[in-house]
Amino acid sequence: MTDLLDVQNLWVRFPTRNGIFDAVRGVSFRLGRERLGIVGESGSGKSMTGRAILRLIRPPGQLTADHIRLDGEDLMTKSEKGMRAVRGSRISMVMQDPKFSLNPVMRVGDQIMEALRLHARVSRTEARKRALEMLEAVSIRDPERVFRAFPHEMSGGMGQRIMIAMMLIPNPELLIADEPTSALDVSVQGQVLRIMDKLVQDRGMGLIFISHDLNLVAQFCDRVLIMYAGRVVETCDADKLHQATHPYTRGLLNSMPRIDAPQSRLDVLSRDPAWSEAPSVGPDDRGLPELPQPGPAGLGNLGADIAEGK
Ligand SMILES: Nc1ncnc2c1ncn2[C@@H]1O[C@H](COP(=O)(O)OP(=O)(O)OP(=O)(O)O)[C@@H](O)[C@H]1O
Repeated sequence: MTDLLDVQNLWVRFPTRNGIFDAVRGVSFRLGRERLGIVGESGSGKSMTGRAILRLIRPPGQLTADHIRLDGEDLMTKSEKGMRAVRGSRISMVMQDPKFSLNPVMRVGDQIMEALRLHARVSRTEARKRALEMLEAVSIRDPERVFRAFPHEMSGGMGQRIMIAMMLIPNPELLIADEPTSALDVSVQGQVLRIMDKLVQDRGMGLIFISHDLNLVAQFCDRVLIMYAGRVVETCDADKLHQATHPYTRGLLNSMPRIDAPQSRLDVLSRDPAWSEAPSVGPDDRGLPELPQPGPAGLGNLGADIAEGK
């Protein structure tokens, strides 16, 4: 069966005063109709990977890849016009903060209708009906009122649900959610995630969920890619994340609070330059070859600073 998405040897480079900076370095992965988490610390290249799939890297940034296949069709060979037909219609992206994505001077309902009418030939009446249904699907209690409201009248959680409604109304095959709930408080976060999860499952979509929160990804996704310095250093099933072997992943896990394992002090994440050079580890259940485990050189002294009382 063809993968929904097949990314091979993806690079994103930026020219800087000090030479070329490689933000994404040879990332490869495949995705079925499943939930794939991409985790890593700030600057590890998660967002650039998401944006690159949609070919949304602005010049002077450069994007190269052997291929980025969506349902077998290579997006790298598409014209810009061809890509515009993919964005929003076959692949949608939900960003971190709805304030920057919603048009402040346009009513919520009109924005959702526009998201649909850009990609599908439907009458205004039909678009209105589907927009109201979509608002209900994202658990907006009074869809008629919200339909007429402006974005500034919405709370953060409502704004993010409206964004999800806008992104899902054209029925994309793949949703890329880049830290979709990190601007929300924890209870609203859980609610928004549950809604997104249900919609993705009901519609049989693929989901790429970008987050720095390993615990969230472990609960929410099927599989996880762990990124460090622009590379994928490990892939694993999300429910095995807490048994991950790569020292960087272990470091990330140990530097995060866990309710079930209280710690008086969290570990400080240490880094080893070798991690960004060594091949990635972990079985890839979508058929990629199994890569070698990291050698002893990769076993940094995680938490040693704390152990030694530094
Ligand atoms: N226009 C640019 N010019 C140079 N470097 C850039 C540019 N845009 C992004 N970068 C760099 O690319 C790297 C990867 O950025 P990216 O946004 O993908 O990180 P991230 O893992 O998503 O981090 P965060 O969790 O903070 O969003 C970062 O080091 C960033 O500074």
